Amino acid sequence: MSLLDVRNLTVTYPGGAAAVRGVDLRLDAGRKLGLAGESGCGKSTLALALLRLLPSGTRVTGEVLLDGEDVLTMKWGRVRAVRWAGASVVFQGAMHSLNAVHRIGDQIAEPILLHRKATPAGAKKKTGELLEQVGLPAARADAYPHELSGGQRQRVMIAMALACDPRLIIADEPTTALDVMIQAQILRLIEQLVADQDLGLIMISHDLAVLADTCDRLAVMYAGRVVEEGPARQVYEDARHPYARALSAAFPRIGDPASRFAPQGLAGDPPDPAALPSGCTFHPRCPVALETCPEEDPALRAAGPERRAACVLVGPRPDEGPSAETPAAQGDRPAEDPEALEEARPSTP
Ligand SMILES: Nc1ncnc2c1ncn2[C@@H]1O[C@H](COP(=O)(O)OP(=O)(O)OP(=O)(O)O)[C@@H](O)[C@H]1O
Repeated sequence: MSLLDVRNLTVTYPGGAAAVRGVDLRLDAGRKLGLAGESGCGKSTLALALLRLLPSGTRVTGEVLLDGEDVLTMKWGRVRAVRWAGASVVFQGAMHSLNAVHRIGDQIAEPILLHRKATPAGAKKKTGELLEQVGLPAARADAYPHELSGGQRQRVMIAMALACDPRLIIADEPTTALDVMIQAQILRLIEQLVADQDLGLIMISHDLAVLADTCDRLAVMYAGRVVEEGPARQVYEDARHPYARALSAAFPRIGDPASRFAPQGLAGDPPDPAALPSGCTFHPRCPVALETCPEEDPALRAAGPERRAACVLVGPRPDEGPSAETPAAQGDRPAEDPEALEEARPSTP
């Protein structure tokens, strides 16, 4: 059984914004899944839905199986326990998430006292251990948030997320506000904790390069749907879906300093989730759209071994042979048209 199994998850905000549409994801313990996409594509909504943190009135359908238990149908008392001990979230912007008037030690201890029913002495001891685990001296428990640097505050957020020994960590843009050196330190810390404690990790970012460097698998979202999914490096270096290709071309290549000076953009904006285009929602911005794309919304389907993409132009390449995944779903799908897709990747001088 997977640690997390998300099936056909759909989220519609009051007012009709379809922010997440029919998403399927699976994650095992010790594995790291990156969730990428432009601002507004539904990444944070998906994360919030996993722990039922969305505003009331939001319609959520599908299944979110955490260790086989559906978070979407469980009673509220159980949801509250799951939020700390099952899965916890590291949000972006630690300064806003931490309470400015409480010492950080008290903030880390709170869920331990509440959910672990620890004694004050036990919670204090655990707090010190957690701070040391994230690379801070236990004595920093007495500090207030404003006495710490941005990187230290993000370490505190990670310590808080680990307070009740969760199985799954959801990190939503955990390094966005940090400078590059500190960002790298925090990413390595997260990687090390995931490996040491056999956690599952979902890392959300608009930065495909960061995700490719940190995660095992990558899912690229567009207008609330996953449009490409596969091994992280492969998706970053050789994306198949035209949107994923454009997104990956917008970031510098890892290990290719020249590409730093030639980031590529994608024209237009993502659609309003309350008024999505017909057919494939990417077709108005797609450089290789066919006449039929405004009519057909392609399902996510095999695009090679362990890879899936949602584009009528994409299938397994002839040299890749049949995909081990969803063989029955392959049917009479057109093989990938490499020429058309090559045009979709902006060239780097
Ligand atoms: N409470 C809400 N009510 C209505 N629409 C919302 C609400 N919250 C988010 N949305 C809309 O849902 C869509 C998805 O937003 P979401 O924040 O999940 O995207 P995102 O990919 O995480 O973007 P970002 O990287 O900017 O956080 C956006 O169009 C957003 O405007």
